[in-house]
Amino acid sequence: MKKTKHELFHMLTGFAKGSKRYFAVAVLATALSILFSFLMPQVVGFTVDSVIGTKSAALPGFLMALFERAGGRDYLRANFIVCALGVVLCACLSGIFNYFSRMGTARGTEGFVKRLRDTLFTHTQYLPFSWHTENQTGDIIQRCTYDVDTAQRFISQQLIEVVRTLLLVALALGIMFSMNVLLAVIALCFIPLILGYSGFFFSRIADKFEEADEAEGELMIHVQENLTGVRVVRAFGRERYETDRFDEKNEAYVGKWLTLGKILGYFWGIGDIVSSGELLVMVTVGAALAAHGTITLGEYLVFISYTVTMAWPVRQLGHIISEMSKTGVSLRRIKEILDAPVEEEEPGALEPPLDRDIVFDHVSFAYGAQSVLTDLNFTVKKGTTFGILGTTGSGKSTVTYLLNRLYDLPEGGGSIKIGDVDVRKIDRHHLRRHIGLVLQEPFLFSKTIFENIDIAARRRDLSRARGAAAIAAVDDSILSFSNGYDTVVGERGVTLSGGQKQRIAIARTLMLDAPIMVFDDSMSSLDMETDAKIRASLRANTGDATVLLISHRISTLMQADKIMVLENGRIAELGSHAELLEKNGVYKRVYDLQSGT
Ligand SMILES: Nc1ncnc2c1ncn2[C@@H]1O[C@H](COP(=O)(O)OP(=O)(O)OP(=O)(O)O)[C@@H](O)[C@H]1O
Repeated sequence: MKKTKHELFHMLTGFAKGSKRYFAVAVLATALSILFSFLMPQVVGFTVDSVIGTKSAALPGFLMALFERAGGRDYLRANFIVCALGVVLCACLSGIFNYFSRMGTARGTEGFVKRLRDTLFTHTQYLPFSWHTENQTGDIIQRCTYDVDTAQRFISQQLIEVVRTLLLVALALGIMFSMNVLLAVIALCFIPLILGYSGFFFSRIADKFEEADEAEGELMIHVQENLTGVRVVRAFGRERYETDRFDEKNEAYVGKWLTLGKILGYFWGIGDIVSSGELLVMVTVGAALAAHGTITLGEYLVFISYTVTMAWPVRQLGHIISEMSKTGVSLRRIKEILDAPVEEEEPGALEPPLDRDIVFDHVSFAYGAQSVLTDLNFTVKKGTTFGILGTTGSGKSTVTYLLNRLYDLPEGGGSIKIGDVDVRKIDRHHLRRHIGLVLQEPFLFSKTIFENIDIAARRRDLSRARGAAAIAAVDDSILSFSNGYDTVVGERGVTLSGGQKQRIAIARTLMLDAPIMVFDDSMSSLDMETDAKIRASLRANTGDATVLLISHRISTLMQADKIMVLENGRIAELGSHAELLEKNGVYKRVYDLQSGT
């Protein structure tokens, strides 16, 4: 959905609100810094006209009194250092206020960015699972990092630079008009010319910047893929091929920047000529006016100084304005995340006990237009083990997603009840806290093994963690690492095998002591013997829990109280291992295939 500029501005000011006072300090300090920097040429002008020259001094009241008391022109003529010190004092004050301006901006921006990042991260934590599957992780990360950085740059550099330039131009022109209208008008005429030239130029080459960014992105993706897929690269001896491809992309990237460099060279070159044109006119007209005595020599110097001071910021302003379109894109991408609706708890959501029968009643479900489950009817008796067997893509995982409300059943899609309560009426957190789920692809965080096991239950109890790990047949493996349970998992820690990861994930779920436990193909990486060992200890230790066991392997499921065979989202067969063998259908065929009979 397109976001209007007003909405984006509203979002920006919303996050900036908490930093108002810092930004106010920044603006005030910027104005004072400019003011003192503009006083420097005035001091020089005064020195030329009223100290070296003979023009009578025209100073503000208190300075005039100071000037008289110090001995007037004669004193300053004998002590030119005082005039020089005046210039230095203005420069110092300008520098000090510049420091406060930068500090205010930095503080304000950091607060703004922190609030933005916190809100974005928290928001993504509460977005529905479906949102995460529909959006690419890389894209979400880019929005939360690169786009946030762009917003940060906008506030910390561009916005303050715009304010600074506007203040600077307004003050310079104000002073110039009070001194000589003709010269002020000439300076004023050049501003839209320089600004327009710069803005037009940068908006025309925006796509070149985008191409260079894309080329850089491709280079990064290539590097990232090669680093994460280093095993495949080595195993298939693709080093040479990958190096050549990298070289091609690198060359393309360098080529884009060379083209950009050339175009930018033209821009700065022509920009210099336009700026010198302004200076040429100002110097000529100013000199003529000074020669005719319309302005003094000091005033002439002041005009030239202000013209030079204004030239660079005005040129930059054109660049900044064209850059702002990039910021608009980033803000829009951030807002799209923030506008995505989070999983809201319905008022009056229930928190019933979940150690009850689970009933799937005419359940049908589709992902968009793709129908996945059709008219599923089955009951899982409390405290029993229920096996689900099915080919890849038959909808086994979807059954578990619906049970713990990662996806909600639509109206007319039947119902899932736990002890007579529709899961859609149960508080999501309550439901997920009491359904221990071990996913097909276990994910471990870059933390210690103990923290990974304890992450869901948060019992802070090593002996409980060891007990769970023992049931999952991984305690011995963990102790064999030099740091035992304190071993860090992941890129900077130990590399675990697929089976070790699965067993640690099982231990993590066991720590929950949940009344319902779901093992979604979570023993697929284990050898038959370890699989059997874990199932036996699970049977002995899961007490009254209701267990849903999903697998492609009949040996994993055969001891379940009931087994459901799914085929293309429909129930093909349902019964105990013995009953299903008796039926001599799909289950029996798979059994024969897997047992090699
Ligand atoms: N989030 C999703 N969005 C769209 N389609 C999906 C989504 N998740 C799964 N599917 C599709 O739904 C079908 C069933 O997927 P599901 O993961 O439930 O099957 P499965 O039986 O668990 O398969 P496997 O044994 O390979 O894990 C598949 O065709 C899959 O492509």
